[in-house]
Amino acid sequence: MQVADMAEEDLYIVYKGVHLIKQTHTPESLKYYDEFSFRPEDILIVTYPKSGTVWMQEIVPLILSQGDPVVVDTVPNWSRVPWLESRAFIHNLDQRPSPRVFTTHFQYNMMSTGFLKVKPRVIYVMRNPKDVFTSYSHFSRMTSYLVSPVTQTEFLHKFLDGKAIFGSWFNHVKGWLSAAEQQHIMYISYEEMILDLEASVTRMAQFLDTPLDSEMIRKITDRCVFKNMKKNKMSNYSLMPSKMMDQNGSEFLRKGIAGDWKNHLTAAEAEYFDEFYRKQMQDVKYTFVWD
Ligand SMILES: Nc1ncnc2c1ncn2[C@@H]1O[C@H](COP(=O)(O)OS(=O)(=O)O)[C@@H](OP(=O)(O)O)[C@H]1O
Repeated sequence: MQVADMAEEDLYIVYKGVHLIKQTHTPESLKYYDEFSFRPEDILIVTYPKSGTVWMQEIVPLILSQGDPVVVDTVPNWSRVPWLESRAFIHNLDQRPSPRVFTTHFQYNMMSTGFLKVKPRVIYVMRNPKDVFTSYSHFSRMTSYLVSPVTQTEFLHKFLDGKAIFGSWFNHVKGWLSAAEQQHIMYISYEEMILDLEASVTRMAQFLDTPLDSEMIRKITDRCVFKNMKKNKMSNYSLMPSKMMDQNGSEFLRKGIAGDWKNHLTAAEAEYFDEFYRKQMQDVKYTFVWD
């Protein structure tokens, strides 16, 4: 059977109410995450998919290494900053020195009791959901482990209704925003990073208690701008077998801009999206850059 023909139930499982990829979120992986021993010095990058995860997997290690590029030039992003929910047990994480850096796409209400108790540092990255949707649509078509959208409208409903993998963008963002009081979280958006990457790196370095001089900040920023980062084979997924991720039609580091939804959604779809967004987010006090 061709992957394109595979049904959702062949590719996805439902875990704590959200769809996850069957191939990578095995029962063993999920148990490992649930029982994972966090350290207070750990750093967790949390994102809804397509919100800037890979970008952060480049920036945070460079901050911690004070701009030394060896780690980002030699270690693929998925092992440099592993996803805790996705076969992380292969990386011997308990052998890593602190501060360890991990990634997760999990919603706040999916986090383990160990996480809630230890309170490691979290950088939560948000992105305009219309751009998330746009990036996600392209990504779903290039990967063999995601259900390819049949039509854009069908995928739009799936996305808004929380049926895409990792669930509802709205629940994700609202859940993590609600954790501000209980956890040690820095909030940042993809759009802020696009607007002023140098200021964003500076803010992250301060949050991570890693003082960097302006020359180091400039060096890190320069490495992490889209056109430069795109060339790093340890970060652009060119090492991933093409039968899993086919980058011929659309690359993983695709456009790297804010507002590409304008080229993707029809006026009617954008209007429907905005109305849905208004209803879902009406009680949220946070000021988003895209608003
Ligand atoms: N350096 C840099 N600058 C600007 N934009 C960047 C950068 N690195 C990654 N990206 C863009 O982030 C989008 C991918 O998001 P994620 O890394 O979260 O994807 S994933 O969830 O890990 O699959 C995807 O967005 P789109 O281009 O809109 O598809 C990437 O291009």
